[in-house]
Amino acid sequence: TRQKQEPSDHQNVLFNSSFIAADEPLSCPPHSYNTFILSQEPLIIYIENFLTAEESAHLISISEDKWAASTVTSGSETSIQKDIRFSEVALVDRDEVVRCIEHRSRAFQGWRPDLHIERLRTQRYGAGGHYKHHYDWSGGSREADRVSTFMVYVDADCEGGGTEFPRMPMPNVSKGRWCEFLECEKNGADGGGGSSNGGAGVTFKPIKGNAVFWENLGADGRGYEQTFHAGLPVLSGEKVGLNIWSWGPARRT
Ligand SMILES: O=C(O)CCC(=O)C(=O)O
Ligand SMILES: [Fe+2]
Repeated sequence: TRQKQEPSDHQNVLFNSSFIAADEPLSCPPHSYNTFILSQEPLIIYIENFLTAEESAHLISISEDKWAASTVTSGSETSIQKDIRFSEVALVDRDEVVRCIEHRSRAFQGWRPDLHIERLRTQRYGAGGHYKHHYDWSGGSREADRVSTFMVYVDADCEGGGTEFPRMPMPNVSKGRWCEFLECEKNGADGGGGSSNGGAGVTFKPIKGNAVFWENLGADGRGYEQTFHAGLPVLSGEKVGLNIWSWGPARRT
């Protein structure tokens, strides 16, 4: 009999192996990350030490011969538009280290059987590199969408390059460690300059090995407007990110 976690026929077509990372048995080292919940709705979790230093170094080394200019897609058109997105991406091979990062990303989400991890891509920004505000969900007519995002900082030897959520309110920074991870001066109560949004919103600092996880879709399958975000311009140095997107049912009606 058909098992519940079997993807639908439609999903079998969409989720072919060049696109998703299929499940496989693995033995992976235990994680050593810490989590900090920024928001419960939409769910946004900051993850400290998502990657080990060895994993970051490995991702950078296996990306080396694969960098290609990033593209943006609108409707059916894919093109290079540096005013919107100026970076390079590398589709990394699924070696053991990469599979263990996929495995960790699935485990983090409770092994939801209806989720499929998109093939992992690193993304490199030099000075002037950026990614303008956008949603990771498409909101298109497809039955499946990017239900969650991990934005992982693989290398962050740079000035600037934060990940900004202009529609999210700052948490209570008088408690906990938020000001280690967030731009507190720029986005604080004084509304000081520097952000693209007059001081409102939340900007995560790029910190090597750490990650931001968020859910793109609500329980009704609709995209959260609050997940609007940008990779702010890198002012100097280099930033390398890792995108981990989980696909699942968009439950559109
Ligand atoms: O680099 C960042 O901070 C954000 C990247 C991003 O939003 C994306 O690749 O979809
Ligand atoms: Fe994004």
